[in-house]
Amino acid sequence: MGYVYDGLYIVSNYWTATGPYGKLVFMFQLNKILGQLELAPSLASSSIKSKVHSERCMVDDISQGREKMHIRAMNAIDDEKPPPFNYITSMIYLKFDNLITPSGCNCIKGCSDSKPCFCLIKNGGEIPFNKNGAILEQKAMVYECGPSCKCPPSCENRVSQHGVRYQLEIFKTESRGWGVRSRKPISSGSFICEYAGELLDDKEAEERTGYDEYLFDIGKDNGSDNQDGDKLVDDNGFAIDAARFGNIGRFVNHSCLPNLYAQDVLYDHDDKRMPHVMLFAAEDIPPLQELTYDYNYTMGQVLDGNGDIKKKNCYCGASDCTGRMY
Ligand SMILES: C[S@@+](CC[C@H](N)C(=O)[O-])C[C@H]1O[C@@H](n2cnc3c(N)ncnc32)[C@H](O)[C@@H]1O
Repeated sequence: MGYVYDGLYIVSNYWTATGPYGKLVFMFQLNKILGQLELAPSLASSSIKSKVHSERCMVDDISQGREKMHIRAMNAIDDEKPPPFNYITSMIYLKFDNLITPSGCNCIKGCSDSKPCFCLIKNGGEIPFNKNGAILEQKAMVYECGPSCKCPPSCENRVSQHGVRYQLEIFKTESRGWGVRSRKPISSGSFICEYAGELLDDKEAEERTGYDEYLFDIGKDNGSDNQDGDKLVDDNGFAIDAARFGNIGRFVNHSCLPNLYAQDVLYDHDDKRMPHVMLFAAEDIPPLQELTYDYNYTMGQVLDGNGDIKKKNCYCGASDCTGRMY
């Protein structure tokens, strides 16, 4: 009888002995498989150590007080802390300081489906959220009320602009770097977080080739119906880079079977080419399940500095995973 342990050794013998308090204990002997290469002792022991590493809180709050709740970094894999970056809670529009503020509504007591409201007309005549703040359906664009509206911050048409509400944390995964999960259950349609970073035009984004792990191409077709007749194109020439400046959204990994989706939202400016990218739950999600969305890459789309096609394996583990992110 034998077992492969960690893919390295086979257990070929076992025997029993009487341990403390007279309990029967099983003893194992690890033998090398015929022809198996010798492992450096440090590698063998670290490989086994990683299996027994208990989960530790590496950073108490990666947002350093900038979010309403602490965002912990948990690690059960190794001793690594998340690499440093600048935590921000709103988009950086460095070169785009002339964005037009949309004309707001006049609903002093808050907007509702039963009252005429300029913002609701833009949303196809209804508030796109239910009373609990859950989004009703995926749309080409959601128009939340904003700074020029007369409604209060508690207006039902202001959801994703209020920041993270769930007890989120990042955790080290086996094969995908850091990922995001929630300590509490999440109900379908809930707002999770923005994908915040620096807004770049295509030219600037291209200059960051080689450092593109955190680039989010804005305006990819999300397959949703366009309610208000906007002409939204697949690639509109802007990207969000969360490498140097970002929030919890930069840690959300890709999955071929995702439980979140990215929703374009406008509220503080009117430029449809560069909406906010907001992540919402596509289904009920149990506590500690990894939160993921579909990065929606087209094969052959990502190029290296020489213009050659870059390939990246996908380790999402979904049953119908294609094995490739791009
Ligand atoms: C926006 S970052 C996500 C956070 C990242 N895991 C980290 O540790 O900072 C995107 C990068 O995460 C990794 N990643 C995300 N999803 C993955 C997947 N399904 N399979 C393999 N790697 C993945 C890739 O290296 C990708 O370029």
